[in-house]
Amino acid sequence: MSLYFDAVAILTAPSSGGSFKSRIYSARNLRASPAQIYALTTEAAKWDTVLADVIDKSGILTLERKLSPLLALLLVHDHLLAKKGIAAPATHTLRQCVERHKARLKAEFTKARVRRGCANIEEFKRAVLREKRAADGTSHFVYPRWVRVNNIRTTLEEQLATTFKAYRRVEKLSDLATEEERKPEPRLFIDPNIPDLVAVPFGADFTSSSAYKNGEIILQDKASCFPAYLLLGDRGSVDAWEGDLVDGCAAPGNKTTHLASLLAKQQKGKKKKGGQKIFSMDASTVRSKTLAKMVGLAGADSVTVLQGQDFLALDHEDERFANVTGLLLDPSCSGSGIIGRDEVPQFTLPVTQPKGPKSHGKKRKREDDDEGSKATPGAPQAEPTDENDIPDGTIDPERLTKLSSIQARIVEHALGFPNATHVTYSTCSIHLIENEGVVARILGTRVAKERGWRLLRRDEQPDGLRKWSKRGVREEHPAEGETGPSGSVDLPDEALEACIRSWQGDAEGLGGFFVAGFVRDPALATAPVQQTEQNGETEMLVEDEANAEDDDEEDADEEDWGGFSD
Ligand SMILES: C[S@@+](CC[C@H](N)C(=O)[O-])C[C@H]1O[C@@H](n2cnc3c(N)ncnc32)[C@H](O)[C@@H]1O
Repeated sequence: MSLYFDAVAILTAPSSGGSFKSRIYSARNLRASPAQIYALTTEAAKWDTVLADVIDKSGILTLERKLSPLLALLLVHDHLLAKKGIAAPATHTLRQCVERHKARLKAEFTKARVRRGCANIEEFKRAVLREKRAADGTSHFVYPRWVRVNNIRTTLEEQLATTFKAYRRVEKLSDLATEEERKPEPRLFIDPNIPDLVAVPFGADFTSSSAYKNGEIILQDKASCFPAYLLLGDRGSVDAWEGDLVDGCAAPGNKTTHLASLLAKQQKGKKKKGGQKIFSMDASTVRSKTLAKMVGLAGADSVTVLQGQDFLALDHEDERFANVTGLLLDPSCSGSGIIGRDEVPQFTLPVTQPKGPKSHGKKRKREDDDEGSKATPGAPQAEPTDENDIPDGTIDPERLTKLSSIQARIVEHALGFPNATHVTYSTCSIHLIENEGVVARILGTRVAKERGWRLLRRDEQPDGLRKWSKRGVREEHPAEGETGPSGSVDLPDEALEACIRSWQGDAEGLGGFFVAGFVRDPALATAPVQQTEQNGETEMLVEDEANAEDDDEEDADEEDWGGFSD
């Protein structure tokens, strides 16, 4: 019976950040298995409208004082739909509370199915799903499951012939629909923008496949693949990337492992391997453990994980970074672009109120699992949504301003590495102040001007991203009748064209995301520079090091601001 109490506790606990799955797996004090709780809550959520109706019509809440609406819904779900029924001894009081009414419940459930013209439970499930998507206005959205093929361990061709063997290729993302609607024929879409990325219907589950467990495939949203691809581009063995890389805000490790995969692909067929290193770090020691685990799983031997390392504390003069030419910065942000597919399921509950006090209410203390590791048994990789916090829906302008200051400071620090030539900055926020606003701020800094940093123009971007049409915006205003941040940036059209965006709720199947690339152009440098030979390429060294940053006089307590990473 602990399963149902645990499920109620998880569903009613205040948000502690992270995906729903990771919250269950990192919660302490649960007696049931996390996998069972996750399965029960997500399955019951698919049937909530029907079950609420069945419970109301059967009148059990007015007869059984021990049941709360949510507890009743979960129990009735298992009673009617789980193969083994309610997971409790036949003598358990709560099981009896439900089973006493089995004839009534069954009759109401059958009526609900027949009313929809469905011959069996599978048809019924699909009909309910369609109803729910129509009701919440998401029937025209396609949020697929994005799967990136890891070139260190395998190739796209290999995966198409094995993991995705049973899948039929479709030419349009909208032809995927959801796994529930498409059963038994799985479909697959090969992404035209990001190499080695495929989309499958969202319900598809790879967690028990050997490809997933061996790190051959990585579940990573498409937009999250933009930064590494923007940084390393379409190079091949002839013009492979030269120099080392830094991922400054790396946990749980999706972009780091993507960088490693792209490097590995470029090295294939190259006689003399480059031996480049990727320094990957995260200020959070707990999240760094997930990062290290993901790097190991992906077989990314080129990666050195610096656990608990604050990127801002890296010394530009440290010899380890002397050969760093590219940096990827994906700092903590408001997470306002996250679509929250894996957020706590919202249940439509029975409207009948139970009579009298409930006795099931074992109040559980919510664990403070803010920093809980997401790498738990049964969940070998991070979920795409673990990259950032699930936003709580509130937009605090002061928070956004603080975040954007730290984001700008992090990018500014990246521009100061002596041999850096390429930098990317990304967020999963939709707000101007964290995106184009940070870009405008960066371009105005002393280090950017002295070293000749400019935006990587659209025509210089890798093929797949050049084709991507969603670009930077100049203004942000809340929609009519809504509140939210507003503002504008003073950037020329070419700069906005250089910025890459994605938005929730359109036909692309992505969340809100932003990325911009910076490139160092010696012709634009305003400071006296020394020319030096590095890796056969001419590099610049600015005499005056970048510590004289514009933000020196910033509020000291911003140093401590940790953002919203989970
Ligand atoms: C959006 S998440 C990164 C997601 C990651 N890039 C990925 O693709 O899996 C932001 C991360 O930045 C880390 N972070 C924030 N400020 C940092 C800093 N100054 N130095 C290093 N890491 C930092 C947070 O701990 C958090 O894990």
